[in-house]
Amino acid sequence: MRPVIVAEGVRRSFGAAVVLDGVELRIAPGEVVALLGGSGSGKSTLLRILAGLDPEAGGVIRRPDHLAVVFQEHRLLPWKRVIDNVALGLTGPDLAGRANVALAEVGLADRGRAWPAELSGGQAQRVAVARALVREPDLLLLDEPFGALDALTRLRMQALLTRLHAQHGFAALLVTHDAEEALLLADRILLLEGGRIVEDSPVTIAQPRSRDDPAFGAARRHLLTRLGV
Ligand SMILES: Nc1ncnc2c1ncn2[C@@H]1O[C@H](COP(=O)(O)OP(=O)(O)OP(=O)(O)O)[C@@H](O)[C@H]1O
Repeated sequence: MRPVIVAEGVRRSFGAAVVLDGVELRIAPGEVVALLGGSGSGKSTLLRILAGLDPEAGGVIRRPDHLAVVFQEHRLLPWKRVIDNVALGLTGPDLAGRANVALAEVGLADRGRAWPAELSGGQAQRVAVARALVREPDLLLLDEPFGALDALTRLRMQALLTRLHAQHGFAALLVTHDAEEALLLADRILLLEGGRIVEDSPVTIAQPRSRDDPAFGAARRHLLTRLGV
């Protein structure tokens, strides 16, 4: 199948510091790929490049027509109501209707008229997911999307992402430094180190996955060792 995104020879330096040094990556339609790496390994830099947000980067990238990004912070505009944040920049008919459908899918059907400041952190992040979803992305880029949330909200958001993926079938690249999150959600895990992808392995544990599964524990230990934890 034709990959939804292909990146070849991605390079990025900041001054003398080479952060990405020839990254190769491809993601199949519907595939969920986690990008793991230590702090400062260049995960966010790579995600921004894949999203088309870094004109300074080197390399060749072929992107899908419909791509959406969710960042660690919700990045909602505080002076726009929730529904207008979701519909922001959309074109086509029935913007409010489509935004309402997306809000309902993340469990916020009744909050469209609210202001971002009236939402909890988890709700605001759900709105950010709705804003991505309404674009019907072929590829969803997620940069530590649940990193700022408390543990319980994080679990709920992970379950939400799994459900939305099952319903919509988008491909996703999930940047995380959480080996468990990667093992719970991903079909494949990439490890970024020294500016390159140094490991690219499928997760073969059957879904639904449990942290209590011995295979899960073994895979987690392997990843933590590779991350130097
Ligand atoms: N705009 C910038 N100017 C200068 N250096 C930068 C810039 N953006 C990133 N860097 C540097 O590039 C390196 C990689 O940063 P990046 O944020 O991509 O890492 P990361 O793997 O996402 O880290 P973390 O898990 O801590 O978020 C770091 O050393 C960082 O200081």
